[in-house]
Amino acid sequence: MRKATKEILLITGNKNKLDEFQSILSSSSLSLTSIDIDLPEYQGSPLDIAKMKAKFAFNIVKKPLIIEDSSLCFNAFNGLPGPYIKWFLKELKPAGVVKMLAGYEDKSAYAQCIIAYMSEELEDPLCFIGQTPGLIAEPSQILQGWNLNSLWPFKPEGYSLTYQELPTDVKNKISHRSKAIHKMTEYFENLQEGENTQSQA
Ligand SMILES: O=c1nc[nH]c2c1ncn2[C@H]1C[C@H](O)[C@@H](COP(=O)(O)OP(=O)(O)OP(=O)(O)O)O1
Ligand SMILES: [Mg+2]
Repeated sequence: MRKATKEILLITGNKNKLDEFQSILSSSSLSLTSIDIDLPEYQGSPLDIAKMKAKFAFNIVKKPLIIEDSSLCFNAFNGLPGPYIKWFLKELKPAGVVKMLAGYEDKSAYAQCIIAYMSEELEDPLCFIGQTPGLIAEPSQILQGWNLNSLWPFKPEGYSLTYQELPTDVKNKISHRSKAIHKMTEYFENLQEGENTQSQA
């Protein structure tokens, strides 16, 4: 029997994020639509920030929706820059972000994705978290042209290439985003199975 399709509405202003969601969800029973809203960049813990983004978006859209917030966390910095990586990349570029760790031996880091789901039935958004451990790239690994604001100098564990250098299908198998998306998919598929069982009873 063919699985029923559930529509998921993603609110984001980031086209690359949307493309990755679409490609990762293409093999699931969820179908994605999206609205392009540049959501506020809040301050707080990554979880609180994701929940604030979801509540903000819900107040505008007033329909069930998801938002996603990504963090790049240095272990030597106890998790910073974390959700603020966007501003560090904007001002310092990837080469400057790599230099931030020059005085530290520990170059380990993790990429974290939090997807927050909000709907009228929920008091507080529901969150799905994906993490991928790895290392911050070597200064010599920063490629020419790496001055774009959103490029993370991050090599997932087990790979000598950064997220940007890896083929998309490889990144989408191991990324923080794909892990969070799979948790979300599992949640909605279980919910649908429960609903189907109830309606058959
Ligand atoms: O896999 C990734 N590989 C490379 N860079 C990435 C990735 N994932 C997020 N990023 C960048 C985008 C933004 O500079 C920052 C996260 O900020 P974040 O608020 O989550 O994204 P955003 O403001 O671009 O879009 P949105 O409208 O969904 O908030 O890290
Ligand atoms: Mg944002």
